[in-house]
Amino acid sequence: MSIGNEEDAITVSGVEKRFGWGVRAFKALDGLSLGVPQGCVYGLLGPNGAGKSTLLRIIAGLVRPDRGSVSIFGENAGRESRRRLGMLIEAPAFYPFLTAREHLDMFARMNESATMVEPILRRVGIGYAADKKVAAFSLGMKQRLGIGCALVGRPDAIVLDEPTNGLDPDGILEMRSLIVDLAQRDGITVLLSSHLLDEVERVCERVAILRSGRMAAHGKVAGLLDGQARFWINVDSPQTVLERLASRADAGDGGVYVRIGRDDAPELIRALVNANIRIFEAKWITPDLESVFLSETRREPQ
Ligand SMILES: Nc1ncnc2c1ncn2[C@@H]1O[C@H](COP(=O)(O)OP(=O)(O)OP(=O)(O)O)[C@@H](O)[C@H]1O
Repeated sequence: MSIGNEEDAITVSGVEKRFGWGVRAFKALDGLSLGVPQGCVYGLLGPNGAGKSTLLRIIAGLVRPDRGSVSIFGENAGRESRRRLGMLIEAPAFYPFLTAREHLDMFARMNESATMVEPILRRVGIGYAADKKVAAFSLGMKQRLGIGCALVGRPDAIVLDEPTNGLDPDGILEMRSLIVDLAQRDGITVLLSSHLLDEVERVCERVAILRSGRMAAHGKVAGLLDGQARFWINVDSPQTVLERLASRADAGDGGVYVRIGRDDAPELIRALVNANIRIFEAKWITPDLESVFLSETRREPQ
């Protein structure tokens, strides 16, 4: 399956990864393919153990896949192409007695980068704490510093594993605006994993839902939600409608849910009115990402 194209910042093609050997071998990723378009905020979702972190580690070059390939801005993933990636993969480990500025200076030296750290400190919103020791930082400040470290090499894309993990609601809000800003203001592509579905729904333009190392669903968030939208009608004689529409309709929530495409709704309403059925209410009910996630991750594997 090929999903990526030339416009992608990151393309993953048929990646497989097993852990362990023989009968105890376990496939964490099972032929996974996806493409992260440039400039997009792309969310990776999936239940525990679905393979999200393994995939991000493979993209970051921390784990080697058994099969398949990764490319970054059209180049095979390697030392050179990964220079265009910033990463916050594991919980960032900082030296408690170094300041934020000293950490960024150290990262810049390690990266052989001449990046000025001052703008980065301001960019991630910890300019006011630049000379504070990290020991005194809150988790949110550490996450911001972690993103600052990822920005040192002036990346075109960043990969963030659970960037809102452990943050309080204010910290989540701040992280959300930082991520959106990085994409919209700086044009940086963001690939992130998260367990917070409403967060992903707000921040990400596209998502991939993984299940047992495979792709369960992917696409634009709006499209995924719309694809599972259901048409609901409240009528005077639901039984007549259920009989008329047979396998296309189910009773629910005091009315009838009908499986039709958006374009077919006017025709359905016309047909029901012509059949002397009185319609009190008719509306499209769009699920939230949580409902899509649950239906895609609970479905029997094909
Ligand atoms: N180094 C490893 N050795 C053995 N098994 C591993 C290793 N890394 C991951 N796994 C297994 O691979 C599977 C996928 O793990 P992974 O951490 O990628 O999932 P995840 O989707 O990130 O889960 P979570 O949401 O819990 O972080 C899990 O069953 C995990 O136990």
